[in-house]
Amino acid sequence: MALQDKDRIFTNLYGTQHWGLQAAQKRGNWDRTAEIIAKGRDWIIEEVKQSGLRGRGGAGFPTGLKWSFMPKSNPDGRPSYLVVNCDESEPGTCKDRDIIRHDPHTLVEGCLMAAVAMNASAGYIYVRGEYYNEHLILQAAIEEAYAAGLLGKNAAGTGYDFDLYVHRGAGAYICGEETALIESLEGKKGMPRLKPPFPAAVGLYGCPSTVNNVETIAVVPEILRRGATWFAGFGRPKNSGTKIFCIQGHVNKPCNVEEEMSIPLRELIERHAGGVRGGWDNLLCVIPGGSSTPLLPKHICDDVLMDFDALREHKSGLGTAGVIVMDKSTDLIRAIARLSKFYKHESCGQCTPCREGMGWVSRVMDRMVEGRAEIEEISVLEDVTKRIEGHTICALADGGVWPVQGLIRHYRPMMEERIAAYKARIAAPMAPAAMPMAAE
Ligand SMILES: NC(=O)c1ccc[n+]([C@@H]2O[C@H](COP(=O)([O-])OP(=O)(O)OC[C@H]3O[C@@H](n4cnc5c(N)ncnc54)[C@H](O)[C@@H]3O)[C@@H](O)[C@H]2O)c1
Ligand SMILES: Cc1cc2nc3c(=O)[nH]c(=O)nc-3n(C[C@H](O)[C@H](O)[C@H](O)COP(=O)(O)O)c2cc1C
Ligand code: SF4
Repeated sequence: MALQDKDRIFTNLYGTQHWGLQAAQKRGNWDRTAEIIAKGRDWIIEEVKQSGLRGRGGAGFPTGLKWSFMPKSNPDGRPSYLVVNCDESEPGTCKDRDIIRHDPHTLVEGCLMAAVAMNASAGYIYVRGEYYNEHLILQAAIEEAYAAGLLGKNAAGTGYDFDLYVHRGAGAYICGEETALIESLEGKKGMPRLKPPFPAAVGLYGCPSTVNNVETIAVVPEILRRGATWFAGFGRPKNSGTKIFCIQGHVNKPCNVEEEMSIPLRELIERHAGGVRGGWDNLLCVIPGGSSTPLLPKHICDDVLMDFDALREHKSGLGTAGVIVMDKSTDLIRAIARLSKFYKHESCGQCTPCREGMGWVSRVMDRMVEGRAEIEEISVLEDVTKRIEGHTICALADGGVWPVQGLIRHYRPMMEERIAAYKARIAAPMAPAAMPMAAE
């Protein structure tokens, strides 16, 4: 059964109503905020833990657990910070954009509640540079909240002081990685740090910090208002809640939609995106969780569920829930080669396996597109991706090689055929019409 309207958290995802404070309050935002916050930090963290909420930025780390790593007090004088990741740049993903564009108060209220839970005196929302219009709306929503006494001193009448700032990125994919984001916020080049230490120990300006995705924070007020059990009632155990899916590619009606976690992929596409162009049988494969996640061929898509654990069982992942649908007209090798180029381009260059490896992978993939390779090179390519995976400072390189691994895992025969066809073409005698004219 599809998620019912009464259970939607993002009731203005399509911008049918105004994003501003008055309209947001009519939709239920900022309702009983002080009463909820009065229940205290431990209650908030426990409730978020019980809800089963896992990070919506891609990695799916349990949110309540992450908040519990933050110090309860700051005896050494270091303040704690909340950092919200709105750098959203994963190809196939545009959900955070729509939250700040149409429903920014879900995020602003969530920031206050999260800040109380982690004892943060200030929050920074790092917005992807390309989201120019959206950052203006978010900034205006924050200003409205200040004017209404919902932020700043004694925010929302809670007795808690909390300031919230917007910071714009400058167009680098890597700045979405949480430690690169922190570096960039500090005014430095966006280059990832080694973890551990995790940000809760050493984060922004060396202070305890937690970085969370926009959607993760924006769902918190509704969880606290309606209760952990309500949220945990959607989806499968350990994969609970509602989730925004971004469905695009070869579908009849691309869209963003909030649905129940663990919905079957086929139902998601057919119910909300008008089905695959040319019908379900015209499906070739789907990238289920943004460009970093390995593709799934049609026979897996037939009945796979859209959640963290189900997709992991198939050696892929829910990631950002950016669902990229490809029908049989797709040159799949070319599509994956394009992704390799993207990751090569976005590498920050710190780690040799990523800097050099992704360049090598991208060049080999370009040859694979033409079939200008030896069949044995497919195994060499696979081997190199495995040597890159897990051997770098951050997960950009993993995300760069996983699509290639998925291609080889499921479509090796397609790559072999492409190579064989190329060899046949260059071995064939030239047709008379194509022969150079003999000198007269
Ligand atoms: N939203 C986007 O636009 C976008 C873009 C690229 C990649 N991604 C996603 O990013 C994901 C990878 O993110 P990552 O490298 O941050 O993953 P990660 O597993 O290193 O961390 C996930 C979160 O959990 C925390 N964490 C993990 N282990 C911890 C521990 N032992 N103690 C304390 N905190 C801990 C981290 O600090 C982080 O906040 C990929 O799965 C991909 O889907 C998203
Ligand atoms: C290369 C790279 C880019 C990332 N970009 C984003 C991003 O744009 N937005 C995001 O929320 N998380 C992004 N992440 C994941 C963050 O590092 C981090 O896991 C996330 O912000 C934590 O929030 P969550 O627990 O609420 O998901 C990225 C990770 C990597 C490796
Ligand atoms: S894996 Fe790539 S992007 Fe990440 S730190 Fe290393 S070089 Fe930079």
